[in-house]
Amino acid sequence: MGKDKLRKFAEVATFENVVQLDAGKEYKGQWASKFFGNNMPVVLELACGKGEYTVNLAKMFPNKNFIGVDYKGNRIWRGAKTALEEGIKNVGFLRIQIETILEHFAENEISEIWITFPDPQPQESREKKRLTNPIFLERYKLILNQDGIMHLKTDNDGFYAYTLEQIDALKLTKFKETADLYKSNLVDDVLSIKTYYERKYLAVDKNINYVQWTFKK
Ligand SMILES: C[S@@+](CC[C@H](N)C(=O)[O-])C[C@H]1O[C@@H](n2cnc3c(N)ncnc32)[C@H](O)[C@@H]1O
Repeated sequence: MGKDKLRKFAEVATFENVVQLDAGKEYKGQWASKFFGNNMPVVLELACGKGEYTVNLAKMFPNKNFIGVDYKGNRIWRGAKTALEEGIKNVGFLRIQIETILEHFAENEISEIWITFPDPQPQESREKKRLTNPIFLERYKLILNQDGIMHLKTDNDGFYAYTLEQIDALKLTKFKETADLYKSNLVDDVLSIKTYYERKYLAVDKNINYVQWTFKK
């Protein structure tokens, strides 16, 4: 690991807005009250990387709590540091494997989940790693509350098609969908937030896919 990565890994461990691995389990069912010290809704950004959605949504919606989830501490470092420097209190980061999400969040604890530019894992043998496979969807359904909403933003057309197949197979309700967000009429301040990876794809004119759905029948 490079020096800079090591430094960020060490520093992130000292940040009060970052919780790592098993330490996150003590907040299960109590993220709002115990971690944030309030009773506001909790929104997750999965595969958050540097946490652009987490930080920017937190600024836009001070009446909600936002938790960025990723296992790469050096990436989380960026968003966590910005939140600390700017004094944004409704931001937290959880460094875990998303596979363990049910160990960290209780049933109905979450109001919205964003998945931002997840690794597409195109090989068939890697389907189990895709963050919208049926097993992950079942977990998200459990932790989302009754009116819970899912959002996916991805550059990867194959991953997008795969996700739509899963949504359709489960007969879930889609609220919004577009294979070319910035040419659609869906763009607003929230959907215009751009992540680190998104900027790279936009720089080479890649279309951005977006779908919003619910598990509520
Ligand atoms: C392509 S990056 C996208 C990062 C960020 N959302 C963006 O758009 O800039 C995918 C991220 O997902 C994280 N990731 C992938 N699989 C994961 C898993 N199972 N658990 C936790 N994080 C995961 C990686 O560490 C990486 O930061």
